[in-house]
Parts: sequence; C-alpha cells; structure tokens
Amino acid sequence: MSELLGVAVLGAGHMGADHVRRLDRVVSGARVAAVADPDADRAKEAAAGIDGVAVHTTAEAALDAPGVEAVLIASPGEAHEEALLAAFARGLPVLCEKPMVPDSAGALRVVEAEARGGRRLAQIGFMRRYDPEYRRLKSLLDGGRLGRPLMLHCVHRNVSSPPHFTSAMLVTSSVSHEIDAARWLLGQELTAVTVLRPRPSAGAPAGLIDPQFVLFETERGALVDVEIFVNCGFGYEVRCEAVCESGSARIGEAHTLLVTAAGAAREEVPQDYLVRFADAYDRQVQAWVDATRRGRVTGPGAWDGYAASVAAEAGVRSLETGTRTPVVLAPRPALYDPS
Ligand SMILES: NC(=O)c1ccc[n+]([C@@H]2O[C@H](COP(=O)([O-])OP(=O)(O)OC[C@H]3O[C@@H](n4cnc5c(N)ncnc54)[C@H](O)[C@@H]3O)[C@@H](O)[C@H]2O)c1
Ligand SMILES: O[C@H]1[C@H](O)[C@@H](O)[C@H](O)[C@@H](O)[C@H]1O
Repeated sequence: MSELLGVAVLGAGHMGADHVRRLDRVVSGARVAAVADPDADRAKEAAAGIDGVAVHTTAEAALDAPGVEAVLIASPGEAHEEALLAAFARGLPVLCEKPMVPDSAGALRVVEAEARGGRRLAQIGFMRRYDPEYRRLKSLLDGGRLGRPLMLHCVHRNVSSPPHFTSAMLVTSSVSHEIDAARWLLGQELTAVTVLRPRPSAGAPAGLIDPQFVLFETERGALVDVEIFVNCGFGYEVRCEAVCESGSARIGEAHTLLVTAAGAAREEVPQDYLVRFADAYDRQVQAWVDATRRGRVTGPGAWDGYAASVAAEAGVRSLETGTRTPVVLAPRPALYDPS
C-alpha cells in the first residue's frame, strides 16, 4: 500500500463532491486517485485543483485507474450493487454510501459475493455511528446505568426533498439511517414494521406521501417510532430519545446557534445534513481510511447494509398495504459473526 491510500470516488454529486473535498483536504492518510461521474463536467469540477487525479465517465475506468487502492461509492443507490461487485472482483476495499443496495435481493447478492471472497471489504455510510452525540447515547445504553431500553422515539426532518424523491424513498433512503441506528443502539434485529400515513403536508410535492410515521418492533420487545418528514420546510432536525427502565436520554437538540440581539434570542437551525453531520462524515471517512490502511473493516458492514434494506423494503410494503409487515433476514454468513 502506498504512503497515501489512493481512493476512487464514484459519483460526484452532492455527497461525492463533498467526500472528494474531505479526502483531499480534511482526512489524513488518503488521496483522491480518480473521480468518475457520467456527467463529465461534474467529475471535472469535483476533481479541480487536485494533483494526479484521473477523471472518468464510467466507474469501471476509475476502478482501473493507476494508483487506485480503495473505492468510495457516492452514486445513486440503484448503481451501488454493480459498483460493489466490481470493487470486490478487484479486491478493493469500499466505503459505500447508504442505502447499500435499495432492494433486498440485490443487497443479499452483495453479502453473498463478499462472503464468497472470504474477506470483509465493504463499509456502509451509516455516518450516525460516528456522530459524537449518537456515540454518547450508545455508551450510556451499553453501560446499563438506565436499565434496559424499552423505546426509541426518533424524529427525522429535512427542509425539502430532491426532485426524484418517491414515497418509498422516505423509508429506503431516509429512514434507513434510523433502521441502522436502532439496530446499533439496541444491539437487536428489527422483526416487524408498520408504516402509517398522517394527513399529508400541503408543503410536500403533489403525490408524495410526506410525512410518514414508522413503527418498528425488535427481537427483544423494544419499540422504535420514527417521524419522517422530508419537506418540513423549516430545518434539518434529527433527534432520538431512548426510554429505558430507569431513565431516558435524548440527543439532537444541541445543534443550534443561539444568537441574542436587539432584545431577542434567536436559535439558528441547520438546514441540511452536510451541516448537521459534518463532524460525523469527517470521523467516518477518517476511521475508514485508518482501518483500510490496516487491512480491516471496523464500521458498519455489508450485513448491516443488507439488514437495513430488508427492513426498509418491508416498510415500503407496509406503506402500500397499510398492514404490519414482518422483517425476515436470510441466515447470516459466518464472515459477519461478531468478533
Ligand atoms: N449519508 C448521508 O447522509 C447521505 C446524504 C445524501 C446522500 N447520501 C447518499 O449518497 C448517494 C449519492 O447521493 P447524492 O445526494 O450525492 O446524489 P446526487 O444526485 O447529487 O449525485 C449522484 C451523482 O452520481 C452520478 N452517477 C449516476 N450514476 C453513476 C454511476 N453508475 N457511476 C458513477 N456516478 C454515477 C450522477 O451523475 C450524480 O452526479 C446516495 O446513495 C444517497 O442516498 C447519503
Ligand atoms: O440521502 C439523504 C441523507 O441520507 C440524509 O442524511 C437524510 O436526512 C435524507 O433524508 C436522505 O434523503
């Protein structure tokens, strides 16, 4: 491995361009070796000013570019399976943005391909596991001081959704974060999901079912509720309250800037995830680079990506049918046994 890990970034949109900047200027131990986007101008713009970077319009060409030793996938979810399998075929470690693969059959193919190779290569971009507030909550719950967790109440609000966003994506793209956070915080698999439709907001694009109210059940009887509202118009808000047998703990309310002026105090609310989770993305990518350089995967992996896809797909079915829907996972390959 070279002195600086050579990373190919696939997809140079909102997240991809931000990850290119992060790898180039924030994170230590890595460099951007290639950028690929079918939109050549976008790829060129993201790579501008970086020495020795190859710019391509296909993922395959970027993976085969000189000096590429690892891959960061930030293309749309539908392109992830092909990119992951191409990276595995070359033995390249990967950090893949969520959702790993939006449909569970494709996600299982990724798990099976990695398991066949006998070596963990993929980390999935569930960056909340690196957010300092989420980490404090996790340590508190693991420490057991509050007793067993009984419920998680989660709020996930976006100012607005991108034009391509569908009603299913509220679950597969947005709630995928709560699915992973709940599995990680509670150390339990989800077993069933029910998605309810509150009265639709007049602020949502026509036809989009927004907000939605999602209720997960877990294998040891905890309940997790999630308000997902992606066109709330007023702020990017992510909160989580854990209610345990002898206490509760809440995160997500400390991200405001309090400005006092002209006889009034005003709190500024972040408007998007790049602001709210800036620190988490930096920590996530640094941890991935460090682990990759040691030949390891230490973050959420392909099994976590698969489990999230299954729960989200069951959620979409529940949204369509209005009924409680079981979450059924395939047997977990030994490669993913906890170490
Ligand atoms: N972790 C987070 O909080 C977070 C936030 C936003 C987006 N995301 C995820 O990041 C990914 C990208 O989202 P985005 O908001 O940047 O989307 P985007 O639409 O802004 O960018 C996607 C880019 O990928 C390019 N692309 C399309 N097909 C490609 C392919 N086969 N190979 C390479 N590039 C391809 C597109 O031309 C576009 O430039 C998605 O999986 C999304 O869910 C994660
Ligand atoms: O892709 C984005 C991203 O994952 C954000 O973290 C989430 O808040 C949005 O709802 C989702 O659309």
